Amino acid sequence: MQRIQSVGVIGGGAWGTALALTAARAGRKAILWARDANTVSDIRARQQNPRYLHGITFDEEIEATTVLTDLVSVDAVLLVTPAQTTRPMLQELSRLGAFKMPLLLCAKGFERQTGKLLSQIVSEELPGTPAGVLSGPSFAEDVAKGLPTAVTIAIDSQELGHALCLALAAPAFRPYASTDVVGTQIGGALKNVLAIACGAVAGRKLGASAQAALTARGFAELTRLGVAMDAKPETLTGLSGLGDLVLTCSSTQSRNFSFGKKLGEGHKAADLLLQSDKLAEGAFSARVALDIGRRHKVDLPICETVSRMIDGDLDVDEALTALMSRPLKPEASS
Ligand SMILES: NC(=O)C1=CN([C@@H]2O[C@H](COP(=O)(O)OP(=O)(O)OC[C@H]3O[C@@H](n4cnc5c(N)ncnc54)[C@H](O)[C@@H]3O)[C@@H](O)[C@H]2O)C=CC1
Ligand SMILES: O=C(CO)COP(=O)(O)O
Repeated sequence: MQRIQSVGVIGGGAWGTALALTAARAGRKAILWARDANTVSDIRARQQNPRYLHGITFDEEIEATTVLTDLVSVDAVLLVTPAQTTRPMLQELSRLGAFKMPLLLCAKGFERQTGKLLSQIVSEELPGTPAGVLSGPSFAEDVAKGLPTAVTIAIDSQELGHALCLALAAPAFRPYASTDVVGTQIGGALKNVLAIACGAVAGRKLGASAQAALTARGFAELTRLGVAMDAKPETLTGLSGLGDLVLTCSSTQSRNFSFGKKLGEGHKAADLLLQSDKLAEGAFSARVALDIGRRHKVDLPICETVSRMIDGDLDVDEALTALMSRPLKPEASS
């Protein structure tokens, strides 16, 4: 079986840093690439990434670099930049030529311009590269602090999936292998949109019952889209589906939930997107999810409502009225 001894992480934000720490804790040599020279010097000199993981100092040795080619000899690469930067990053790796090692996509989202899954972009930009997905309920801050969680690593090859799980398994980080690359991505992308809706309910102080009802109806949407795109049912009810949905829809630690909470408090999406440096991937995925749903003839009323709130078409009260006044129907239907 292939042994993965060294892991390169592309992306010096919260999640990239937490995953580089995880690889180090799993006994791997970890090299983190960040485009921001300050991030690299903070990691090298202070064992900190204060911009993205404020107040956390780590003991683990991770190398940090601004030079992508420093990663060419690693055994596996984790791509951990925002979803919309996936194609340009892969184009850069392709231009450099030497990146043929297994790649795990760790961003959660769809490509906005094309509506494609991130794994489809790898097939286009780095054909032949064995690519999978790492996703699940995992706040970067929790993982960086060494708090326990479990995630899914999905890749076509069972053998490679096992090797990647072994490479990243640490005492507080438990990866489960899967071959459902599509299903694992749908959960991660959609839960961000649904978390914005739950945050809006919290921000408008509509109560815990409303938040739970919305999470459950959100899961129905995630399941409908997943089934239409041939996801496995156990993926949708697993860590990257229900697991991550429950986490993100219930905590202000989530940037998507917090973004929605601000919408619920009356802030405008356009202002929030301009002012905040907190990445809320769901704001980019909402419209795309809707388009993908239409292509698959799947009704996604919560995603539609979030998309309209982001476009400034609906405020939170109008959004609630739109959802509550839909025709009554059996729970199992759309
Ligand atoms: N933070 C978290 O708890 C988790 C995040 N994720 C996902 O990981 C992805 C990254 O999230 P975070 O690390 O949290 O974001 P972040 O906002 O903390 O960091 C983003 C990083 O990407 C870099 N970046 C931005 N644009 C870039 C570009 N064009 N080229 C190269 N680098 C660029 C930034 O400089 C920064 O280092 C997102 O898709 C997110 O949904 C997944 C699981 C957990
Ligand atoms: O994906 C995450 C946890 O699993 C992080 O969620 P946010 O991007 O909403 O902070």
